[in-house]
Amino acid sequence: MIKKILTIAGSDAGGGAGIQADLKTFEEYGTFGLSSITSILTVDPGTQLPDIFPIPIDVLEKQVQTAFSGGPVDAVKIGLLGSIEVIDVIEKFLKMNKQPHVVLDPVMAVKVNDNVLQPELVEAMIKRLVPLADIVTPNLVEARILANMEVIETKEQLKEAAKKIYDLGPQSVVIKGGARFPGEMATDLFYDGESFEFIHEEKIETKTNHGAGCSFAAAITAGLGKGLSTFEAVQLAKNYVTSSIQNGLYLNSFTGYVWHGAYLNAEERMTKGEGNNENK
Ligand SMILES: Nc1ncnc2c1ncn2[C@@H]1O[C@H](COP(=O)(O)OP(=O)(O)O)[C@@H](O)[C@H]1O
Ligand SMILES: Cc1ncc(COP(=O)(O)O)c(C=O)c1O
Repeated sequence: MIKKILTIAGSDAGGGAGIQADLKTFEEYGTFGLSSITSILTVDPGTQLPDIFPIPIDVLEKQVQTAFSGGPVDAVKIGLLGSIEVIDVIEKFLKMNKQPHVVLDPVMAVKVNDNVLQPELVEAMIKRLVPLADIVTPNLVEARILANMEVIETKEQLKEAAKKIYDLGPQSVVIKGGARFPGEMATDLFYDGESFEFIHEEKIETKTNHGAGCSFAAAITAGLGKGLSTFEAVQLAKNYVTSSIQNGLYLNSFTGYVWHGAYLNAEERMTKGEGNNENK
């Protein structure tokens, strides 16, 4: 039976990130995507600054209720929140309904600038959502905030941050070094309380990475829903997102989008052992 994967996240009016990225990725993985929209994110074409418009909370509640009305889902991805009430709803439904896997993408910074979007939500997210997650997937800005570190510029600092985030209570963490981490490689670090696994791909010289973080977390969620181990799901997601950035496209003058349909047969590629992973 086809796996059902639910995303509870923001809608990206630009179409490349958020709910839109998640649903496209779920389909690419051969899973069935369900969605509950927490908020709508727009970007002003002039200033290029983002605005977040929350969805009425009772409407969010109805959406999550609808998603679970057909029985348990195989995995849930959480993205942009929008308000404290959204955290209340998500916590309530995750505790009330069965779902084997939870992926928390702690969206706090988007690529137009690295400003923290809603600092007032961080504490509640750490206390109430992070401990429910199989895996938390911060980018470098978000990792600095979760780990309470000023700087993450070296592999040792990545490890220190991963350990501190793991200590907040999730079962594992993957920090996305991405384009922000110094050096020629797009380095991510996975940690599950036992071993550190660095995952590298060459840094692609492009701006077509809007949506990369959402697509990466969505791919991990679909992988978990399909029965991969967490690390296998992360490895496959890394291949998927690298290919999506490589084949990205420009749809307006200020944003380059990942192309979610670039990596067909993702699982087949993984079983052939492709990918470039280094265990440390
Ligand atoms: N320019 C790039 N070249 C290769 N991989 C990248 C690049 N930018 C991001 N990535 C990868 O894409 C994934 C998402 O990372 P990132 O873009 O940093 O997240 P976010 O969208 O949350 O800011 C990670 O696996 C990261 O290493
Ligand atoms: C709704 C929503 N969530 C998350 C993000 C973060 O996007 P990315 O995957 O590039 O980190 C965005 C970016 O615009 C967004 O609109």
